[in-house]
Amino acid sequence: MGGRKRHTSRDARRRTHGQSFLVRQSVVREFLARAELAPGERVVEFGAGTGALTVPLATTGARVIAVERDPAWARQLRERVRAEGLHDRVEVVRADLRAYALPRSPYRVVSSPPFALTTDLMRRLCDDPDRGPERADLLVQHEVAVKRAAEPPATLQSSAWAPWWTFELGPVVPRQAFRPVPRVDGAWLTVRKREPPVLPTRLAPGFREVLRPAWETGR
Ligand SMILES: C[S@@+](CC[C@H](N)C(=O)[O-])C[C@H]1O[C@@H](n2cnc3c(N)ncnc32)[C@H](O)[C@@H]1O
Repeated sequence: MGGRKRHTSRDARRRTHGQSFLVRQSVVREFLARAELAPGERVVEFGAGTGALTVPLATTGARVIAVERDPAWARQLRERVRAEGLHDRVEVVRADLRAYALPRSPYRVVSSPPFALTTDLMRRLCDDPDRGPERADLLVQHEVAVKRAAEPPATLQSSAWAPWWTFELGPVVPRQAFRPVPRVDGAWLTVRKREPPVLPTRLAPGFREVLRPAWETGR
């Protein structure tokens, strides 16, 4: 009875927190090969979960800040990191990705966020390029990755980011690579800061609102 109750509450948490964990090792290996991380590079991972990406990232020599909202997973990940002798390279922070204070010095992002929080995360990373990462490798819903990587930009949001960021569609990650299996496939999306930007970075916050009238009237 007690066991059944725990199982039920974990299932409920998985639904509300978007907890589908990456279990296919070939996907992790392919990602690491594409990510081109240099030893010592600082990486913020949002939604670290069980550490499917955290631990392989740390073994490349990256310094990882693993942000996880769920206290049970954050505690478990801290224990795993200690057990694997990676505690000098991984800091586990229990926080909400929508509120976590972004670093002030250069950093990269890796994230397999809950699909429902993809736009929140991307707005945090891209709306103000002065505070955003050098590069973000995101595992998002396939349809969203295709939409963001479309050229020319296919949405108001993509147009508003285009002067400062590029978006590259990466490999599809079939839904069977996750447990529990989600309803849709994923895909990697690589976001890179343009150097130099097309427009000064001070224009970026609020640029969406500048473009909105043209998109809404179709001009
Ligand atoms: C799709 S799972 C991916 C987990 C892990 N990165 C992986 O690939 O297996 C998303 C993770 O984000 C966490 N999460 C959900 N909402 C969050 C939030 N607001 N802030 C930070 N983490 C969150 C979930 O608890 C879960 O561990």
